[in-house]
Order: sequence, then structure tokens, then C-alpha cells
Amino acid sequence: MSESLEDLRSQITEISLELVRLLNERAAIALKIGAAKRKQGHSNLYDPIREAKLLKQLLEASEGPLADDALAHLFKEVFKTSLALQVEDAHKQLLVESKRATAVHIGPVSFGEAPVIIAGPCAIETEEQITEIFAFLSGLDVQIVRAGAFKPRTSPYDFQGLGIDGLKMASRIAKQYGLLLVSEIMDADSLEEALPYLDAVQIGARNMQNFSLLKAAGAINKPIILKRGLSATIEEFTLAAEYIVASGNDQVILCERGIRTFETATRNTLDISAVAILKERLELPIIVDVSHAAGRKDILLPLAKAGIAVGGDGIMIETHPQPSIALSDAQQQLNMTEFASFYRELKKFINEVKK
Ligand SMILES: O=C(O)C(=O)C[C@]1(C(=O)O)C=C[C@@H](O)C=C1
Repeated sequence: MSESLEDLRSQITEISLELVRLLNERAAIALKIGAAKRKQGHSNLYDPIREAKLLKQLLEASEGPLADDALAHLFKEVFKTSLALQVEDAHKQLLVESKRATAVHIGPVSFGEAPVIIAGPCAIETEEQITEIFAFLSGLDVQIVRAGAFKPRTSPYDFQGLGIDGLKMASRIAKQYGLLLVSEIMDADSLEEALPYLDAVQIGARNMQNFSLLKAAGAINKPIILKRGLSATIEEFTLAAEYIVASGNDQVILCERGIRTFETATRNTLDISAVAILKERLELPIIVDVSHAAGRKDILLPLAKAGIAVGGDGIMIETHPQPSIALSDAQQQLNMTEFASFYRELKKFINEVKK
């Protein structure tokens, strides 16, 4: 007995409704695939090989009456639609804005809880200098030290750093005192060689948009301290961090270190609003480098307090056994007596804020 037109229409309506449900279910999964691809650092959401494979499988499974061409046409539209959804979703929320699964750590030190103080000389100069300052800092209970081996200097005639040999020496002495070492790496090529000697890699202000270095930093499993570029907007700073996270490394700590303005009383202008805004917007910890922001010694403590007061997760500061003979940044590094007083006062402030 032939089915009535009404019956057939009701069947086709049922199937269409089921197709709508299935297409939406499929789209929801495509969105999850897009997010997983971004998390793994895939720079391209479009995957023609995957599409071709799946299409082949679908055509092989088809028993007609739809012709292969018709089916292929329909599914290419489906793929195009899920890709468009994935792209739209990627622009809606950056990885650095989404809830983190893991906290950011340098060794056992966790960022985002109690503020962390990272201190040390601008540059690694001699074995005696590093031994003296690291022994002093470990005596104060500082856990993470900074010291530069590759120095990005404005003038090619200024001290350029001791390079990998300096880093090896500083790493050995840091270990001897149970300290964790952070140092700046300037290019992707040096990263691999330097990695065994570092507990965290610093990407400096001048390299904030060195995209090959950002991608290389995303491919390692050591934490990255990313400093804000001298003239970078908050958006550019955010996207630089997104490069690292999208390339596979979510262990990123931002560092506000002052930006270039018309003001000459300080070396740079500490952008305290940026700290508050980034804390509110992103799921990444942010620390404040008071030495590079100020370029002078006398206002470091109030700047550090301000950084903590607006929600900063830590402070970076330069200290040297004999600042007057330092090979770089002589005017902004604290001597050990000055640092001990800074450290004591800042700790006191941190404890008061916690109450
Ligand atoms: O499998 C993937 O990688 C997807 O992103 C899903 C999907 C799809 O809709 O099937 C979407 C876009 C890609 O170009 C390939 C396939």
C-alpha cells in the first residue's frame, strides 16, 4: 500500500528535525576540536587532510540514492560551517583569558598566591660577584634570582654579557645556594643551549614581539617571564603572551617594566593600570620590574608596594654587591644594605595587605 503524501511529509519532517539536532551536536563537537587544536598550539584550524579522509569514509559508507558528488558537496558545506564556527570562537576568547587548569610555577614556587620577590644583579659579571650576591640573597630567603648573561644593550659598545659561559657559572652557583635562576634569552637559537641552566626563561622588552622566539618559548616546558615591550599596548602584550600559550606552553608570567612616555624623571613610566587591567582580564600572573621602570633607586619601595597593592603577583628588582662598579644599570641597582631594607619593608607590607 502506497504511503500518503501527508505520511511522507511527516517522515521527512522527522528526519529533518533529527538532522538539525545531529548537525548542532556535530557543530558543538567541532567547537571542542577547535579549542583542543588551539590548546595544542596548532596555528591552523583548517585541516584539509582530515576533511579528505573523513569525506572518503563517508562516501564509502553511502548506499545511495544520493550521488557521491551531491553528498561531497553537502559535507564540504558542513566542514566549511564548522571551520567558520571554530574561527569565530578562537577570536571570541583568547587562551590567556580562559580559566587555567594549572597554576604557574618556577620550580616549587607558585605564582598567583603570595607575592614572589625575584632579585639579583642586572648582569653576570664575575664568579666573585655572583657568589657574593647569591649567598646574600639565599640568606634572606629569596628563592628566585635573576642575572643576565645575554644583555640586549642599546649601544653595541656596551657590555654585552658573558653569554652561555656566564650562564653555566651562575647556574652552578645558584644550585650551590638552593636558588632558582631566571635569565634572559634573546633568540630562538640560544634557547636550547641555555635551557639546562635555567629554571625560567625571560623574554625581554625588546623581544616582546620576536615572534619566532615567542613560538620557540611555547615549545619548551620551562616557565617564561614575558616582559612588556617598551612601547607595547596592553593588547599587544596580551597577544604576545597568547603566542606562547597557543604554541603549547601555558607557564607564562607577565612582567610590567614601565613604558616609554614623554616623562624624563624616571627611565620608563610604570604603568600601574596595566597591572590591574591584566589581572582582571587574563588568567596569567603578573609581576612588576621596579628597577627598569624607575631607572633610579629612591622610589623602588613605593613602586613595589603599588605593584602589590593593585594585585601584582610579585616584584623583580636589581641588586649588586657594588652597584657603582656594575657593568650595566649601575644607577638603578641596590647595594646589599639597601636591598635588605627594601626586602624587609616590602615583606612587612605584603603581610599587612594579606591581613
Ligand atoms: O577534525 C578536525 O580537525 C575538525 O576541526 C573538524 C572538521 C569537521 O567539521 O569535520 C572541521 C574543520 C577541519 O578543517 C576539519 C574537520
